[in-house]
Amino acid sequence: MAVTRLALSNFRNISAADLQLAPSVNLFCGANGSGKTSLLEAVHMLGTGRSFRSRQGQTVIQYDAESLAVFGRLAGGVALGVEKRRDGQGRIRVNQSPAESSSQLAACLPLQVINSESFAALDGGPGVRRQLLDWTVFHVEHSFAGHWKAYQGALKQRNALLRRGKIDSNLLAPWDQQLVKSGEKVDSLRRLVFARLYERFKERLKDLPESVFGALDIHYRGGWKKEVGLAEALQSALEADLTQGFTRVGPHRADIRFVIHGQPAHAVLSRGQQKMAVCALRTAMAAVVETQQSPVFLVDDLPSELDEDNQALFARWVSDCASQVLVTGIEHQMTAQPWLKLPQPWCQPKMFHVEHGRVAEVPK
Ligand SMILES: Nc1ncnc2c1ncn2[C@@H]1O[C@H](COP(=O)(O)OP(=O)(O)OP(=O)(O)O)[C@@H](O)[C@H]1O
Repeated sequence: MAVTRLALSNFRNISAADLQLAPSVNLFCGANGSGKTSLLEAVHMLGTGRSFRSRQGQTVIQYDAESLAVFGRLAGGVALGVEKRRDGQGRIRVNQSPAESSSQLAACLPLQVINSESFAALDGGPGVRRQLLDWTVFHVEHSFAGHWKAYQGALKQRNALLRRGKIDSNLLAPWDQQLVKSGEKVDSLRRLVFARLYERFKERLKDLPESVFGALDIHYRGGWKKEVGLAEALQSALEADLTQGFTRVGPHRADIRFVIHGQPAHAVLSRGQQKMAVCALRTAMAAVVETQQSPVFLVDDLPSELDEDNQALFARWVSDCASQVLVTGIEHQMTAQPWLKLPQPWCQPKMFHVEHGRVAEVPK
């Protein structure tokens, strides 16, 4: 669902901005440090309740201000609002009513981010990749969030018991039952969605050089040996779990691995090739959830690492699966280039100039 209006105050170096966005492509250009990424960050806060650059919301609040606010109106009319105060308090609102959790924001505004941290999908830990898969599952299988929450709750209790050291293993039984019940469900939903994601990912790889990307593959690992059920896996791991004080098997250890000729993809691919693999993955994720709701893409500095052909290919992938894209760049003409050969409305970007925290639409 596209963002039609974005208003923010006291967000990093942007004291105030109120923008009418285009439903397709929006370009934000200006010098280093002018505030371009902060605008993407503000949209990210609107869709997740947090920044993608800093875990501490307070660092985003303008230095001399007590609070920040971001407001967004979506194409369907839904209004989202996030407020953060320096004392750590804050408010999230959906259609003027307080939201129970930030996942309500995520359900209204699915987002995909491409920035310098996106490489972590290939070279980061399994947690990053698990989150990517779970983002996709969350948006297409609405029962997933409940099963995952129940699983994490039981895992926390089980680990608390394991940390105590010598315990009667019968104490674990109720938590094991809950783990198995919700864990098997989490795994089966992940497998189901992974199969769709795999297909979409492979489709995109066909647009890239066969000699390199023909061998790129992704494998799903459920977090325990696939030959046995979770109950049996927990039982087999019990002794080691008791010694180590935590649960070593289960869907919380799931991963998706990128391999090429049997090697981790990041060890083989060039930096630009890695970025294209990430772009293929992210647009494949968007294509899977598109049947429910097309995501908005936040793209920070597309040209870094990518040549012109790859930028144009990425733009085409985005136009096939996204509702809207917000892109930052230094210079207008170069930033607009990848979008200009696409069909309407993607070939008519709306341009904004950003300078010292002030944002102005560039007349056509
Ligand atoms: N809490 C804050 N209050 C005020 N200004 C801040 C705060 N945090 C960061 N800044 C400043 O805000 C500016 C915006 O940075 P931003 O990352 O948005 O710039 P950018 O235009 O994306 O730059 P680049 O092209 O270098 O990526 C920077 O000059 C930064 O020093």
